[in-house]
Amino acid sequence: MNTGLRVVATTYSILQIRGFGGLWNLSLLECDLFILILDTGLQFLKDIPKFVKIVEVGPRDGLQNEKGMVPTFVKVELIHRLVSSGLPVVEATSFVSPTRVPQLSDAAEVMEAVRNLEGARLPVLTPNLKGFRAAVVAGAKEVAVFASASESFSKSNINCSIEECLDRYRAVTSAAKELAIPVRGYVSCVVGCPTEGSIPPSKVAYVAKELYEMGCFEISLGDTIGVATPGTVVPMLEAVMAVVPVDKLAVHFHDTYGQSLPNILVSLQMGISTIDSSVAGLGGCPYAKGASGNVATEDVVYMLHGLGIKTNVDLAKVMSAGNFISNHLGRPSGSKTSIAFNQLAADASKM
Ligand SMILES: CC(C)(COP(=O)([O-])OP(=O)([O-])OC[C@H]1O[C@@H](n2cnc3c(N)ncnc32)[C@H](O)[C@@H]1OP(=O)([O-])[O-])[C@@H](O)C(=O)NCCC(=O)NCCSC(=O)C[C@@](C)(O)CC(=O)[O-]
Repeated sequence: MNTGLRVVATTYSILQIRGFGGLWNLSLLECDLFILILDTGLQFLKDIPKFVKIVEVGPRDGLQNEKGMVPTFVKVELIHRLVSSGLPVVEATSFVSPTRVPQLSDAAEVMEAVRNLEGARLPVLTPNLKGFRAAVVAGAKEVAVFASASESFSKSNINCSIEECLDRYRAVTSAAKELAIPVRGYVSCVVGCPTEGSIPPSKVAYVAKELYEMGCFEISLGDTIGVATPGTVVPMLEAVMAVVPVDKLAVHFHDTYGQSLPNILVSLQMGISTIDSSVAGLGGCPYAKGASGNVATEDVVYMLHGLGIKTNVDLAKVMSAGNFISNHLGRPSGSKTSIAFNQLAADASKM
């Protein structure tokens, strides 16, 4: 494509470009991306969404697998920081059995502390009516139910078959409807299961359709053990998009094999505009052996902004939230973007 762009001058860090009726000063990074998008990328990127909603799952999916108990006040502070970064949805905690997920046994205290926080929706996981009722009492205004496309994962995660869990969730969605509480639906193991191996796209489509038809406003497709590649994501999304509208779908990738960003890119190209991610790449499921953290929110925001996609999220503030929780956990952030910026800042402070 001939854009008519001309490089006018360069300095160490700024490139001056004439084109589109003006003279533009771009940092080298902006320039690289700008030229990539304009000159080579347009044909591949022209249909990607202009705005992406990021669903932050760090306080729930991120922390649920942490061995050491994270104090309630740290969880509450993390939620505050994430909300103040502009994230529109921050999944706060889970109302599940405390013996199954001890880390989130303070769900009611966390919810009570953040229930009046403004600026973001704060959904919580509820595996049954008991959890739903407890969540409502604690002040939850949105909940999520979680099913699986794998029979064995359903059994190990929530101790029932896929059909039994769909029945439970019909009870939850109908109770939620009476209270006008929106319900999100998850489908786990959308590509692979720790015990069953590959999962056929038709099974994922079946569970997604059932959740959608019972009233879930959005279906999040979870690659629970992080085995997906763009090669397996495309047929899975094609099958699901045949039965659930694409604007009602979200993708939820764990980064076990480092495939999350390419998987997200291909999902964007297929029209997905809601992405789940976890600050500092925290995460893992206690019932999915080998599952690593979710894709890091910082890395997703960096990529989306680089693609020119709006998120309304302040990257610096998310990185600060990521540093806060990583410092608390006593280990480096799982976000490459955060590590790179922290290194730049450390180098700059030595100069
Ligand atoms: C589903 C159950 C509750 C079934 O629990 P169960 O083991 O079948 O037993 P039950 O229903 O007979 O209940 C056993 C005990 O739990 C209590 N109980 C029952 N329900 C609740 C509740 N809601 N909240 C608090 N307590 C509850 C119940 O009252 C009883 O207490 P007891 O009489 O022994 O004192 C259990 O298996 C459970 O809590 N599982 C949750 C597992 C979990 O949280 N997994 C991680 C989240 S899923 C995930 O991470 C994947 C996702 C969403 O991120 C997407 C992806 O990456 O794929």
